[in-house]
Amino acid sequence: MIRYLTAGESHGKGLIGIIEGFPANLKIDINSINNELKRRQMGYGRGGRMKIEKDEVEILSGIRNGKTIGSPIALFIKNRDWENWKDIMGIEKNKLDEDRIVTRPRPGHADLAGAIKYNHLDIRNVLERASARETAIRVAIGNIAKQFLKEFNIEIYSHVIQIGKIKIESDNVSIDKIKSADKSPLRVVDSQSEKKMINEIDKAKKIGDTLGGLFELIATNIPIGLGSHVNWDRKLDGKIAQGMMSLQGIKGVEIGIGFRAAELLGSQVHDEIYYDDGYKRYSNNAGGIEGGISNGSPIIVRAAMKPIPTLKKPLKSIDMKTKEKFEAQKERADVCAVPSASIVAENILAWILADEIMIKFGGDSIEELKDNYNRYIDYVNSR
Ligand SMILES: Cc1cc2nc3c(=O)[nH]c(=O)nc-3n(C[C@H](O)[C@H](O)[C@H](O)COP(=O)(O)O)c2cc1C
Ligand SMILES: C=C(O[C@@H]1CC(C(=O)O)=C[C@@H](OP(=O)(O)O)[C@H]1O)C(=O)O
Repeated sequence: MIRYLTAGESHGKGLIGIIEGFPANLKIDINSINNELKRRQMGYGRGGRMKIEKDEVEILSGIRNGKTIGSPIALFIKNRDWENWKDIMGIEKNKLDEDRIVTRPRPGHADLAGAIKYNHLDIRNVLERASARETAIRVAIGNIAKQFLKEFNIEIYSHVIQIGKIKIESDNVSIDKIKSADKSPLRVVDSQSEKKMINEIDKAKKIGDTLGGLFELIATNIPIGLGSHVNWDRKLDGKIAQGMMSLQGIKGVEIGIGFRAAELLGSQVHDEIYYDDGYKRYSNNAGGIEGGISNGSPIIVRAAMKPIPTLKKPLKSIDMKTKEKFEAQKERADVCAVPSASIVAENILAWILADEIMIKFGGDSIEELKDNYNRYIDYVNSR
């Protein structure tokens, strides 16, 4: 089993991640982590904060001479914006600045429920950690999982398939098309639809509103047998759904054809089996998982993101100090962050799959792990 913990406020000094359980001797390329951080920062529709931050990871422990050594890996990402927030964040002060506190909760954010649950007068104590700034360190951590998965030729791809009401034209998208859309403004494979989506974002921005959307993830070269049917908390689809729902703004997850399966006949949904040098399927509506176990087909996940809760044209709210009607707090914000969310989701999925590999094959060095893995693959090929 691998595990991680993160810490850090959005406008604090920075973000910290501690990872434990990766085997020794895994090659780690810091440029790959930094490139992943850059991918997360891109995407049309983001606000002023992304012009300030230029995320780069600092490795504090657990890696020597480009390889893991088996001990905990500690990572740090600096918040450049910290310089502008030092006073408001008040880490070195011991008194709350009453006239600078946030008291008007934004509908859709963690503000109201968090302030009541944690007994805070200042909603900032909640919003700082609820913020998706935290996803930067999750991406750095996830990229280490991606580098681990590369040892087993497992790759993860993603693309944006819907923004607001605008969808891509076709459901049939090749990996090559997805790869070529990686740097396009919204990470969309079809440039006509992308233009329309950009237009939607511009329109929403003009009226002080926000937008959500849908993205798809595909993980390839997955062996049969990750996850298990035997108990609820070992089911791979359950773990993936939890991982996706843990991402700020995600409100729906599908595996394979997901919700679309509800309206079809069984004969239209289930992926028929044939044998040709191994067990194969005529289709992959299950999205690579049956009974909580990977079945050897690519894993396909879709996630729906709601519109950003902070609006320039603020929604109705209440001042928690006076109980008077007020507009929600106005904060600088993104108009749409679906492309960034898709990158974070790739890295969340990478972590879950790396964890499953470690659970199933185990080992304290990458060499030991690979021996175990290869023996299993030989066994699978003999069935
Ligand atoms: C990459 C990314 C950027 C986001 N940017 C903003 C933002 O600028 N303003 C905002 O209010 N919410 C933003 N969100 C969404 C909120 O963080 C999220 O809605 C909030 O934490 C409440 O959690 P929930 O939507 O999962 O219930 C962003 C989410 C992601 C993934
Ligand atoms: C900082 C990031 O995203 C932030 C997520 C976020 C929120 O409320 O979730 C609010 C915004 O922050 P700020 O209030 O500083 O403008 C986003 O920019 C990031 O992605 O690195």
